[in-house]
Amino acid sequence: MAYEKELDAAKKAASLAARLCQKVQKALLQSDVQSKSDKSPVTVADYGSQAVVSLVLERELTSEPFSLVAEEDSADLRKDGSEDILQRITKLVNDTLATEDLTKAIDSTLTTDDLLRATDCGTSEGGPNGRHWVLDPIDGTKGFLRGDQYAVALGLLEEGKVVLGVLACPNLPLTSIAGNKNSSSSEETGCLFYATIGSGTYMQPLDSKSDPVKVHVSSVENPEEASFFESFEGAHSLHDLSSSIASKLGVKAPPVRIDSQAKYGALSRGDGAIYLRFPHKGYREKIWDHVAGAIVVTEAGGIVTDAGGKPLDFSKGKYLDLDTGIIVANEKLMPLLLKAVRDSIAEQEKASSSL
Ligand SMILES: Nc1ncnc2c1ncn2[C@@H]1O[C@H](COP(=O)(O)O)[C@@H](OP(=O)(O)O)[C@H]1O
Ligand SMILES: [Mg+2]
Ligand SMILES: [Mg+2]
Ligand SMILES: [Mg+2]
Repeated sequence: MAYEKELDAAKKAASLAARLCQKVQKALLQSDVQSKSDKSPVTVADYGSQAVVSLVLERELTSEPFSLVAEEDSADLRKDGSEDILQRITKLVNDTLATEDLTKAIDSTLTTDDLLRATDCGTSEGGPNGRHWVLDPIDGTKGFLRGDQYAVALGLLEEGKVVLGVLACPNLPLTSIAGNKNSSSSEETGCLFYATIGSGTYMQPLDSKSDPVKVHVSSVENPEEASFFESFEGAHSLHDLSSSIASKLGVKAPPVRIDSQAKYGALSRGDGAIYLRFPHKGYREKIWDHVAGAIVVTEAGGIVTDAGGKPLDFSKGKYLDLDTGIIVANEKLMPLLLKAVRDSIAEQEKASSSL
């Protein structure tokens, strides 16, 4: 199979990073949370996860030139007053790597300088040429802080196209979340979704060696029977617009609101049939929020486009250049969805121009 070595490395990296996140989420302290310059939250686990993935990829794929486009960087960790937090992250990463006996291979225990260096491996800009790993070390940090859904999302771009994606979703139930969104019941949770180009999408439990199962998007053809996913956070997506689209389509079920690319994972196994994402005006989508999720859904038979029906173009660097919004559905529902999206956006524009 193509990309076998890369897939093994990516699964190992994302699973180990997820283990670090689980540990932090269990014992989350307010002092572990900082605010970035754009006011979004970042935790010791975001940094720790990024360092773990970067170190594991570097170790497992020694023969490859290594370029990583990742969400976090070390600027805030280098500021005066950050020494304690940097020590904590370094210990977390060392403890996590030690569980896999990777520390020996990674040249004994990491220092805080090693940690900073590993974090900054992720400063590549991506683009249309060559290979770039794309990482969101915790996607859905707000969900992570609430104790809800989040994902470690790792993808690989080759000449601007996504060829591999892994999503580790520690809080996602192994069985369908349909009608059971952030499930905090005793149900078993922790899913690892993965896909390589042309080979389908698979899911396996995050923390066990049980066999992977091949997954497929929902085959629902009648929108009345479809359910749709959207961001939990109203600040990330226009809930009013999705509600207007859903009612045009005749969707009966209420929206399923969950954080992170866990939505793409859940869609790839048919928990819901549609994903609607319409950021507020002026927001620019970053590639790490969609690379892994997009291939996980497309290899499971789904379609991911912008609101105008164009495929997402991951070759433009860190940002996605797109017409309003991102939508996902199966092949049968997509034409109806595109029409409902077009009509709802036109109505919204008409209403706002008449104000
Ligand atoms: N105003 C905004 N509009 C749309 N997306 C936003 C946003 N502010 C942050 N985001 C992105 O939304 C992601 C979470 O998506 P979701 O709403 O599906 O959980 C965040 O990822 P991080 O949590 O990795 O920062 C962040 O990149
Ligand atoms: Mg963030
Ligand atoms: Mg993200
Ligand atoms: Mg993130």
